[in-house]
Amino acid sequence: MREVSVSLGSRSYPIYVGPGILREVGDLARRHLSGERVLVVTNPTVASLYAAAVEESLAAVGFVVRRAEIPDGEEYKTLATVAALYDAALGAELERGDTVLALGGGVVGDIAGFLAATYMRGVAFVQVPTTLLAQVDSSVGGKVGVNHPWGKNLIGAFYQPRFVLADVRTLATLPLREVRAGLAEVIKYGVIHDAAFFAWLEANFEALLKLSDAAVEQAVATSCAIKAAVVSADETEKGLRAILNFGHTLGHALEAATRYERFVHGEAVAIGMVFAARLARRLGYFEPAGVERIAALVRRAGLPDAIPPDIAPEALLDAMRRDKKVAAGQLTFILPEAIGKVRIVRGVPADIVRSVLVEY
Ligand SMILES: NC(=O)c1ccc[n+]([C@@H]2O[C@H](COP(=O)([O-])OP(=O)(O)OC[C@H]3O[C@@H](n4cnc5c(N)ncnc54)[C@H](O)[C@@H]3O)[C@@H](O)[C@H]2O)c1
Ligand SMILES: O=C(O)C(=O)C[C@@H](O)[C@H](O)[C@H](O)COP(=O)(O)O
Ligand SMILES: [Zn+2]
Repeated sequence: MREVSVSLGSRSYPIYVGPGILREVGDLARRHLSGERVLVVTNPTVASLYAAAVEESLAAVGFVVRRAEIPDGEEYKTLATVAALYDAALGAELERGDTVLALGGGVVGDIAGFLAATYMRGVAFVQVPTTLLAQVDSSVGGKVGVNHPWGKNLIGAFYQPRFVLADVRTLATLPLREVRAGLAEVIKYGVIHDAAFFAWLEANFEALLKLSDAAVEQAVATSCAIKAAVVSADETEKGLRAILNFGHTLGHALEAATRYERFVHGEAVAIGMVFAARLARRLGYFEPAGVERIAALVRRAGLPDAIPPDIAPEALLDAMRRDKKVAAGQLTFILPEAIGKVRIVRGVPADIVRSVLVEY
């Protein structure tokens, strides 16, 4: 089992990564938590596969375990779902010293984290991510929250877990589409921070797609280490942390403009990364060969690399104007200068964005 640390003073926490470690959750919870009760928040898909293992492990070390299931899907990442969870937490007699444990993908993690951040003004939180995307990204760093009809993740908080446990063997049951979606965020880390990791991905992509234990463990641990370093330096996105949003200015707009029905998050981010690379080239920051390396890896992952022609550029520009990175009405993009290095560019003119959208 590998261990990666997020360093935030008294709120520092470990990320445990390895194959077959799911049943260690009880012992780790005993080490990191006080309190008597754990509310496991999950959905029916994940519950049928992994809830028994997690709950038995927690019960074996003396926790009183209750489960709350939410419907499966990004369209349920809403305040209404959180409201139902408040009822479930109260019904389970969860107290201030108790714990909310998220078991599932990023949707479950973001919602359960928001419950943990707000129920009784905050209870302990644990992340047990079961999608590749959640293991490499959403379970780490403390962004929790829900969507608003006007846009992605517009309601939320920064609220860190006590620990993260990523059992890479849980990915064996993941639909291929979700494996591919998770690879988008993995590719992101190579572009924003680590040229050697990007080259490693180029060399090991087939093993990753086949979910070989060694390749997945390496990809998850490296991704978590990069995210942990960024979050440790800038927890609340005053500056540097925005680099983790590479591909998301357009990605989130694509998700919202299509009402979360057409793309899963990683697919939208994949299109957004190739778009940002093209925008960087247009603005003179980035070499054409770099754009092609990113697009090639996106295609090898089986992810989309272009905006479907029926989605109007104006609809995307409207959605991008509600991006949380907008400042004084100006669009912000994370743009690559080289593989492994990005810059945060505020005030990209809308007419240039529009023209790259049209061409793309
Ligand atoms: N908080 C953050 O920092 C952060 C980072 C990235 C993404 N996100 C958010 O995460 C969400 C996307 O997360 P996601 O890609 O994990 O999607 P998801 O949570 O919708 O999970 C994808 C699908 O896989 C199923 N599933 C989960 N684990 C499984 C398993 N082991 N076997 C079989 N099926 C399984 C789920 O039930 C779901 O149907 C988006 O809402 C996105 O905004 C948040
Ligand atoms: O952790 C971060 O910071 C990220 O930007 C990670 C993203 O992959 C993730 O999708 C995040 O939820 C986006 O954050 P948002 O602030 O743009 O909603
Ligand atoms: Zn993301």
